[in-house]
Amino acid sequence: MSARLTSSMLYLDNVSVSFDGFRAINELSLAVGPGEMRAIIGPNGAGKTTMMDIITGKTRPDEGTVFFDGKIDLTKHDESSIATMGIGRKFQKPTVFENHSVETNLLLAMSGGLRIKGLLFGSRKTDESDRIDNILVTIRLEARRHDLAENLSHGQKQWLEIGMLLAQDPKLLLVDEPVAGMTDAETAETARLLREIAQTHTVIVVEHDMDFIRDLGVKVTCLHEGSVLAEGSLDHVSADQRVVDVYLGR
Ligand SMILES: Nc1ncnc2c1ncn2[C@@H]1O[C@H](COP(=O)(O)OP(=O)(O)OP(=O)(O)O)[C@@H](O)[C@H]1O
Repeated sequence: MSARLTSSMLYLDNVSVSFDGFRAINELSLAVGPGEMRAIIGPNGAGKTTMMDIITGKTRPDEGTVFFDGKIDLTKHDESSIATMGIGRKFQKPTVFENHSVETNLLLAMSGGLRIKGLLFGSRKTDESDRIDNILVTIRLEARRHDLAENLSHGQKQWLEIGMLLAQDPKLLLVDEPVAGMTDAETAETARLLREIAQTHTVIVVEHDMDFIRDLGVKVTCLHEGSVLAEGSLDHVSADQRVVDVYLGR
């Protein structure tokens, strides 16, 4: 195994997938280091969602390998087993349990539905309580602990869902368009929140909001037609004429 592979949290090597003859992912190679936060940008149809689908096992690539944590070939595993390996994904639309409290949503995510009676009715362990407290602070919902999720703003629901990911204690978080529909203040807070999370997790964020990407201050990969078009700092990627032509200038 190469040093680049074993030192990566996520390593896609020459991955391709076609749908009805259309190559949605085309010899895509990408490495994300442990503890890194990476922003993925690119025009509609560039393959961002399909790349996430391949990482999580929802879509199986026709060619190539996808290594997680330097050793696990994800292409050999199905979606449900990948979910238990420490890869958490947040989809664009929040899917919290609206008629449960913020705290119960986190407990449900933490337990994965198991032992929920014990968690809800008294026999919660101190370390579980501490984890919930810490997550509530991270997702800025400490004061909303007992409120129903349905009463949160759209942005707060997104944060709760990020908290539900954290409750599963993943090594790698995949976050799809977290700030779509958020207010400017929520967007700026989300960049801070994700930067905090990235201190202890590897994070991949797909977003179209360039102000938010700038606030993240991380390495950017621009996908186009299923491959990496440009990679580097946001300034470097935005100065690339090809990125301007296919994405930023449109
Ligand atoms: N299951 C599928 N069957 C057929 N075509 C698909 C399938 N999934 C994705 N595609 C096609 O693959 C291409 C890549 O789509 P994908 O959703 O990954 O792009 P994206 O970069 O996430 O775009 P967006 O920014 O709009 O979310 C698109 O042309 C899409 O129509």
